[in-house]
Amino acid sequence: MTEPRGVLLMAYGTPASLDEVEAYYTHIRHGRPPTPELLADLKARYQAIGGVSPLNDITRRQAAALQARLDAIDGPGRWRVFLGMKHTRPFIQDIVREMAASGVKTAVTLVLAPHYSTMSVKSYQTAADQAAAEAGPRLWHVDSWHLQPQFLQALAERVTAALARLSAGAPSDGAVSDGRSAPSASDGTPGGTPATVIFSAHSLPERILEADDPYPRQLRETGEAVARLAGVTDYTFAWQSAGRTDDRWLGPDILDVIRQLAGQGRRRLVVCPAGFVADHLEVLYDVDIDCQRLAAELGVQLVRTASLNDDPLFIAGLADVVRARAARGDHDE
Ligand SMILES: CC1=C(CCC(=O)O)c2cc3nc(cc4[nH]c(cc5[nH]c(cc1n2)c(C)c5CCC(=O)O)c(CCC(=O)O)c4C)C(CCC(=O)O)=C3C
Ligand SMILES: [Fe+2]
Repeated sequence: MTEPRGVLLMAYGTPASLDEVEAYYTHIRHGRPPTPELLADLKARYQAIGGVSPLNDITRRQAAALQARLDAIDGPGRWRVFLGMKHTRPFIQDIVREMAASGVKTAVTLVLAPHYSTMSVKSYQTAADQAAAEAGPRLWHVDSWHLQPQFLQALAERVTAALARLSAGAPSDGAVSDGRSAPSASDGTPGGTPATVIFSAHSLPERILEADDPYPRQLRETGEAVARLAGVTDYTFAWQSAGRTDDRWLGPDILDVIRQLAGQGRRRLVVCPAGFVADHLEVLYDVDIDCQRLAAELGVQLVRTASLNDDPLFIAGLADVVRARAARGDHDE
């Protein structure tokens, strides 16, 4: 019997309690502690979404679902999924050592973020590479999967469901997620003004553009493909959640885009945070609280697409990504 092949699934991580926010924020800031003001502001945002983010739970469910899906396809024992976090325990580096110690010789690495950037995906890979340099395993990285068909299909279903909620006159209350089973026969326009879909992702410092980073182009490609699948022609792009630093961040910011669309008379908006695959602070606070507050002020209706979380279609897509990367690795040997 061949030894199990590893999957190193990597995710951002979130503090397990409010007490851990300071250490977490310091880690994100490369060891520089945040000012008391920045820390209080971040804690207040976690408090506003219930004190802790659901991200760690969801990430673990995604890992378990990926394991189950790979077992279902290739049989139990063929794959072993490990989960490492960028900014909280269990850290990526520790998990790589654990993989090596448990006899995994080769692992596919996959970041739970669809779009590649040197400032996002690359930093996960570097953390893994540094740890693997000591005792292995050999790592086969997946850089991006922003056009993976099941991922696109799952997003398109959610856009369609969000448009249906808009046309059903849903209140402007992003806390309510649209279900995948909602009626889908709508372009969001019956009798009303047309709806606009905003595809968003986490902003990054503008200096990524100097090195021709693929991140903005990949978000555009995801949005265009999802719009095509959902039959949506009225859509645009925005960046959200820019950091509180002195850098210039990629724009336009999503709040400015909402203002601008409202100024053009758009009254019905769907936000599809296509750069994220789970419910967490950037979705539950930055969209569901910040964007919703602005939409209410402007008198526009805003619905957010449901997050992918451990949706079976999405997880099946991730399993395909892993298997395709391993097949390419085997072929290249
Ligand atoms: C590209 C990208 C993604 C998407 C890709 C991926 O997933 O990797 C992402 C996701 C996430 N970012 C998260 C949380 C935070 N990110 C921060 C700060 C920053 N993010 C950045 C980039 C990204 N971040 C950057 C360049 C900074 C500035 C760092 C600095 O200061 O130099 C800060 C500090 C405060 C603030 O700036 O808001 C927090 C709290 C959470 C977890 C939320 C939860 O706990 O539920 C998630 C999923
Ligand atoms: Fe972040």
